[in-house]
Amino acid sequence: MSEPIRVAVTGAAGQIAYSLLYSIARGEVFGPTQPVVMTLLDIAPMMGVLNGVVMELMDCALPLLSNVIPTDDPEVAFANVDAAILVGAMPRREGMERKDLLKANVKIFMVQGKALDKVAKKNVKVLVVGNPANTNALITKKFAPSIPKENFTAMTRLDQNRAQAQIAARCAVPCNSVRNVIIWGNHSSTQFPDVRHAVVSKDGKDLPVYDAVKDDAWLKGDFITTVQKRGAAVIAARKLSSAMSAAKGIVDHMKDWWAGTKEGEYVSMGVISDGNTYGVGKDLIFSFPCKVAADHSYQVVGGLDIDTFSREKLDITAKELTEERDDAYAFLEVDSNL
Ligand SMILES: NC(=O)c1ccc[n+]([C@@H]2O[C@H](COP(=O)([O-])OP(=O)(O)OC[C@H]3O[C@@H](n4cnc5c(N)ncnc54)[C@H](O)[C@@H]3O)[C@@H](O)[C@H]2O)c1
Ligand SMILES: O=C(O)C[C@H](O)C(=O)O
Repeated sequence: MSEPIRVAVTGAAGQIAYSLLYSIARGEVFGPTQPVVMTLLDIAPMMGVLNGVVMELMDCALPLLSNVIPTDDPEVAFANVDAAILVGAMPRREGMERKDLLKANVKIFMVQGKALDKVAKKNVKVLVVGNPANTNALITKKFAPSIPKENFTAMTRLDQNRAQAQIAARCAVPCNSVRNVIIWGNHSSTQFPDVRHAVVSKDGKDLPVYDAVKDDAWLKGDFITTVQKRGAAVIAARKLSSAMSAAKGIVDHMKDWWAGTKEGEYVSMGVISDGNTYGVGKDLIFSFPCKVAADHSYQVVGGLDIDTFSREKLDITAKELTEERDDAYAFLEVDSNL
């Protein structure tokens, strides 16, 4: 058996974590032979609840779980970690946009960025889930300058899964018969779920999604708005934000980042923009299609054709991210030139 890796999860007493921790501890994310030490961070008033979660993890009797460390101190949680999954933040309620959470949540990511910078491994892989996820990931990166900027990502995999599931249902195929759906931009209602480069496998053949669905009006209309507004629809129905599907998105994102994407497939991740890719300005955590190699390095998939319809949508979501970034920098008094 290999040496255990250290994995931190924040917001560990919350509802997403309750669906997530078991999957990590049983090897679904980092592999079926990889032992893990899990460090679980939450705030001081939640330590009682967190201790209950620790008891349950222990009672699962999972052979890959080497140790569990609950704490309310970010520097304890992030000490020497190989991966950090930053979930802990306030969720939105009905009627709010995710960016309404900016002022409530962004300071959490400043503090955690500083702690990661101080105590985490320099090759730590950071996935930000707490909303607004893209801008929080940018802030975490900003306050952790000693860690490579590529190591900070935001989750749009839940959006990709939602889009894939909508197409699969329309074509009456299993979800894994739909490949290369792209989520561009922000994890918000301006995101652009794009199926122009995606394919559906049906009856032994690969078909472009537009040919398989045969309903352009739906693909350019209700399909897009359904995916954009799915988080709000779950909140309206459950009176709580998505948790089971969010945990599955985290598992998929981190598993692909750790082990690599399948041949011929790409996945969507919020990653730092360099200013030279698909006309997106620099210094944004923007969701792009990415391919991941077995050594955990990833590349944005280049050269995809962007038509006028898509260009407009990419510009809308980039504009929103630029505004969120500027608001966050102003609020935290960050020097944007650093
Ligand atoms: N990116 C996505 O696709 C996606 C999907 C679903 C939810 N979310 C977001 O994830 C976040 C968590 O959602 P949830 O449903 O688990 O919420 P929750 O309220 O059930 O749990 C959040 C937990 O975070 C803890 N917390 C608060 N401040 C903290 C801090 N400074 N350090 C550590 N822990 C802290 C809380 O005490 C709580 O236990 C929300 O912001 C939600 O909007 C994102
Ligand atoms: O919509 C939310 O606020 C929660 C989450 O981001 C989601 O997409 O379900």
